[in-house]
Amino acid sequence: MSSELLVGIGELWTADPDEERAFVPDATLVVDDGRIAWLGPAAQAPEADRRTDVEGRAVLPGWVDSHSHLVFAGDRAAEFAARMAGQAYAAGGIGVTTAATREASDEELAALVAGRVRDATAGGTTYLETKTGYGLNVEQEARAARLAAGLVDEVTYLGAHLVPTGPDGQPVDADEYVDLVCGAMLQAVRPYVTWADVFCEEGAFTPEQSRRVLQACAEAGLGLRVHGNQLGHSGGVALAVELGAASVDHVNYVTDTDIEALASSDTVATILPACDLSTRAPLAPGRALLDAGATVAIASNCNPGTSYTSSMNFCVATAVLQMRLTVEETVLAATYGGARALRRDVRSVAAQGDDRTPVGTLAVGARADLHVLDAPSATHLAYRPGMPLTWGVWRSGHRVAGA
Ligand SMILES: N=CN[C@@H](CCC(=O)O)C(=O)O
Ligand SMILES: [Zn+2]
Repeated sequence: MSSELLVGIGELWTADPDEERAFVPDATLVVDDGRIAWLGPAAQAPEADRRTDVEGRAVLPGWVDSHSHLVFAGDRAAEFAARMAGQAYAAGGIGVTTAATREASDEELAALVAGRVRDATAGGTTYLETKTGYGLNVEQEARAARLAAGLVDEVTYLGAHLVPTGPDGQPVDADEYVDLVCGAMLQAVRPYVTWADVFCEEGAFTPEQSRRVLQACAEAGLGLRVHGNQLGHSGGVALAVELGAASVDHVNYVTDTDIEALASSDTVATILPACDLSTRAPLAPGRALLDAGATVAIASNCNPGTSYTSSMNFCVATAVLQMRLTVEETVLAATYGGARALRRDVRSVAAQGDDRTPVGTLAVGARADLHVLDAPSATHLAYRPGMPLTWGVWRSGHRVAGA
């Protein structure tokens, strides 16, 4: 693979957690063999095989979207319309998507997921997690995991998304279903997944059931994540911190104790701005979490029930405009923060001493995942919300979107 020199960068946003300044003006970078080979002042730039002039545009790491549910068929527009007319969101809608997903053939489902991955990439996302959770039986969860494994970067097992209904249309026994999730279903998905998640919430799984699932998955070697405190004070945050989960996501209903627990742990608090708008939930307290010292990630939570968008640009604008994060904090949360939530950030990779290439930060040796904006500054993401600001996207050094 030939090396490429990017010149004419207006602002280079490195999203490096160890650096004070958010961006470097007039920087240049060299991409080689899928990684960042060099970055520094334009005047000292080395030679490269190719040269691309981005003509004053801002360059950021590609977005790291650490929470999505892309393996589904059908939509829930009617449920959304009813919600906009005043109805509350409830977990039960997951069953509607499960029925539609089970109906789809492997080819149909794979094409739907691939299309959603393309959309995300076109919007600047270069590293993407997705979950199972609309299968809810052994065969269908394994199928979802297998299809996702070929299409996204990280796959999460979410068999504990909802207690499914049996042939009589009534929910099956919850504890027996948890046994299945911890047993045969886990064995069936295990070859395709590295993470496990649980929807710890009223109407889904209790903290005790969630603990059982997470412990069984940890014993099987999976990393842990939790959907917690989305609809109420579910106990999901406390459980995630207690079990050392990599992240707890949603965090809409949190106490000061929850915030302190997150701030003094390695568990990332993942906020989902588009979901909060689409469910008319109280916005997750991103400002308070950052002020307390917690690590925050921003993700799309793309799914047909609560957040039917993979637009990280939209999530970033919302976090600034509605949640009162600064642009600098928001860009860091949607890049380094997401990578940290997946333990694929510069610090985690260095600490683990493995040979994986870090993502979410632009530093020498990191994966060359670049998001070039059609604007001179990342501030435009919030200043001009909804505008088509993604100009070009590079993934592992290859241009994957844009002219
Ligand atoms: N909260 C649980 N899971 C999804 C929604 C799933 C659905 O309603 O289909 C979420 O993250 O919001
Ligand atoms: Zn989710």
